[in-house]
Amino acid sequence: MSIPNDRNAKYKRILLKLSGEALMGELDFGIDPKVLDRMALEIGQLVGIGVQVGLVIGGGNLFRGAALSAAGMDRVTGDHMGMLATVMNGLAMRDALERASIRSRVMSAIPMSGVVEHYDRRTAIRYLTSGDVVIFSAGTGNPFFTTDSAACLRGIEIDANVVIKATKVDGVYDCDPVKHPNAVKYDRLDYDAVLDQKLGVMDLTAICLVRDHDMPVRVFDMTKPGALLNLVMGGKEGTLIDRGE
Ligand SMILES: Nc1ncnc2c1ncn2[C@@H]1O[C@H](COP(=O)(O)OP(=O)(O)OP(=O)(O)O)[C@@H](O)[C@H]1O
Ligand SMILES: O=c1ccn([C@@H]2O[C@H](COP(=O)(O)O)[C@@H](O)[C@H]2O)c(=O)[nH]1
Repeated sequence: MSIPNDRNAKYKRILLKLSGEALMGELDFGIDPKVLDRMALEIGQLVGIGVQVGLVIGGGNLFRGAALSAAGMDRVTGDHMGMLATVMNGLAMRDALERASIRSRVMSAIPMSGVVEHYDRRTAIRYLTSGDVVIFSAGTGNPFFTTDSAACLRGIEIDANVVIKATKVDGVYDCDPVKHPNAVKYDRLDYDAVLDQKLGVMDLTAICLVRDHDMPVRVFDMTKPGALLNLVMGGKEGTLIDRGE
């Protein structure tokens, strides 16, 4: 059964990428249940108006391969730990969604029988079409990538209308706004400008992928209540990255 899409929603199907680090809230490590519950409710609002939601959650609140490698661990082992961290975040998000009565599925790029389903594109699209939120976990399944690349890859595969990156800053700036308080925010950028200026809000592999497949990306502040719904209704939250005019 397919669900009706609200006439006023700008997008029918989205790929939402949530920063793992932002899930920590005020904590130093792990998941703040309050952040998780708030995100679950905001996602539920989208499902309620008939928007199909695919989710990719980062793992930076638990493990990142590059940081583990800098501390002396083998990089590939560290990346495997990072990907497993995204499965843990996915399970926590499914739990929060289900507590809010929002149907959801976790699929993993790495087979994990008995815990989550193995990723299969056609099955994922069937779930989305029937209104289930699909959480794509374990990144791309390969080391040396990030969940930004996984989000763009899955967004392209499921034929999403847009990849939405929910993060701790309210858009893309000319330099990192956390380190440079005078950084200037862009409302809109084309792919090549992000690549040429090496703007660090998303890794460059991910930007190349969306550029090659003409997939628009919107970066917005996930700590701003109501911003996600506003954006999906066509509001101008954050920064739009696309092929330009
Ligand atoms: N030019 C820029 N514009 C905006 N943010 C930037 C820029 N350069 C670097 N950043 C930084 O990028 C960060 C966004 O990435 P985010 O924290 O979402 O990380 P991630 O690695 O994608 O997610 P995760 O926490 O899941 O690993 C911002 O917090 C910001 O400090
Ligand atoms: O395709 C992928 C995606 C992720 N990883 C590893 O997981 C961590 C966490 O992801 P973030 O995007 O940094 O939140 C990442 O640092 C990698 O170590 C991966 O190997 N492959």
